[in-house]
Amino acid sequence: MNIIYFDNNATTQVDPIVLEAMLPYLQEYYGNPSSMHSFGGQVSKAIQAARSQLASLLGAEDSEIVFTSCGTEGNNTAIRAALAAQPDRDRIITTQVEHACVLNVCKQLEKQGYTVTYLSVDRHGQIDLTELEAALTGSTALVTTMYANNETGVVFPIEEIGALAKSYGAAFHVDAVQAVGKLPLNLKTSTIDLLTLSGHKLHAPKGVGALYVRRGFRFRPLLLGGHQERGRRAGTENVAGIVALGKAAELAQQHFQSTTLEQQLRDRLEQGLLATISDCQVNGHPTQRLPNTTNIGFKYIEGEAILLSLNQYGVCASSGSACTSGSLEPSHVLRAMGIPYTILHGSIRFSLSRYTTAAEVDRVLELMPPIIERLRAISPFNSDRADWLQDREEALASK
Ligand SMILES: Cc1ncc(COP(=O)(O)O)c(C=O)c1O
Ligand code: FES
Repeated sequence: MNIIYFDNNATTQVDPIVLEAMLPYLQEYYGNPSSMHSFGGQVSKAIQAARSQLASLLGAEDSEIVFTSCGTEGNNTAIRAALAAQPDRDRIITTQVEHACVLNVCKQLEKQGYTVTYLSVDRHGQIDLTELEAALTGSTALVTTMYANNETGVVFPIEEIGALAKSYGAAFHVDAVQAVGKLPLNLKTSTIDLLTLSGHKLHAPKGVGALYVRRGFRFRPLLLGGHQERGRRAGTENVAGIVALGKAAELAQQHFQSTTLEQQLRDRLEQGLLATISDCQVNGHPTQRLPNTTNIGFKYIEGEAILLSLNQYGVCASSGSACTSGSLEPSHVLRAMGIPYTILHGSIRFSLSRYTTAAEVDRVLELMPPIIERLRAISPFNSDRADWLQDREEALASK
C-alpha cells in the first residue's frame, strides 16, 4: 500500500540529497572533529560548512549558530540561558499554546520562584499584543513564543512581539521549529535574541537541531563539558546529523518558491473537505497560518476514529501533537482557542510537504466524506448527546 504522508509537522522524510550528503560521515569520515590530526580536521571543516549553510538560511552569522540535538534541547537551553543572563529579573512571558518543551520548563520555573504569564489566544489562535504589553514589566527577563504553531499552523507576529519585549529590556526567544524552511527569516534585522530549530522538521534526520544566539548575547550553556561549539554546547558533535541539517537548510532555501504550490494543495484539501462534509470547521487563522497546515474539526466524532480509518488506507495524519496523542487529553492548543467540546475531540491535522502531490490530495478528498459519514452514523455523540456534553462543559467552565 502506498503511504500518503500528511503528517509533516510531526516529522518529515529525509531528503535523498540530504541522506547522500551525510552518509560519508557515518562511514569513512569518522574522526573526532576536536582531534588534532587532519583526519579529524576535515570533519571539523564539514561542521563549519554546515554552519554557514544554516546561517545563510536564517540570515545569521556563522558564529551565531550552536548545534544541538533537537528542538526540545534548544528550547530548554534558550530559556535557561535567558534567565541566567539577567538574574535580577524574575518574570517570564509565554503563551498558552506553546509546545510541551516550553510549557513544562515554565511550569518547573514557577516552582523555582519565577512568575510566568501565559498569554491567551483568540478563537483564531492569535495572541493580543495589548495583553502582552500589559504583562511586560521591568522585571521581565524573557518573552518566549513560537513563530508558528505545530497543531494549527497559526503564525505569531514575532517582530511586533520582539519590539515590545525589547522596550522593556527583556530577552526574546522564538521557537521556530515549525517555521524554519516554511517562512522567511532574516535574523540580521530582527529583534530575536535566541531562536530554536529542529532538523527533522525540514527534511534532515531526527537527533539534530540548532540554536541561534545573537552575537553579544550573554549566553550560559545548559550542557557543560568539553569545548565543542565554542563552549556553548559540550558533547562530541552529531557530525552526520549536522552535515545533514546544513544540506537541508540549503535545499529549503532552494525550495522556498515551492511553498506556494504547497499552499495551493493545502487550500485545495481544506476547501474540498469543507465543501463536501457538513458540520466541520477550520481551527486556526484564515490567513496568518503556515502554508502547509490545516487543522479541521468534524463535529460529533472522535479524531482518533478518523485517524484509524484513514490509516487503513495508508493515510497518515494527526490529532493534537504526536507527543501528547497517547494521553487522550484534549489538545491544550484548541482548548486555549475556545473551540467547543463537540468539535475539539473531532479535530485532526493534515500537514503537507514539498513532496505532496495533487493526486494525494484528491485521494484524501475522495476517502474522507464516506469515512465521516460512517463514523457519524455509529457515533454515540449524536447531536442530542453533543448538546448535553456542551452544556456540561459550560457548567464545568463556569464553576
Ligand atoms: C513547535 C515545536 N517546538 C518544539 C518541538 C520539539 O522539537 P524536537 O522534536 O526536535 O525535540 C516541536 C516538535 O514537535 C514543535 O512542533
Ligand atoms: S515532540 Fe513533536 S509533537 Fe511532540
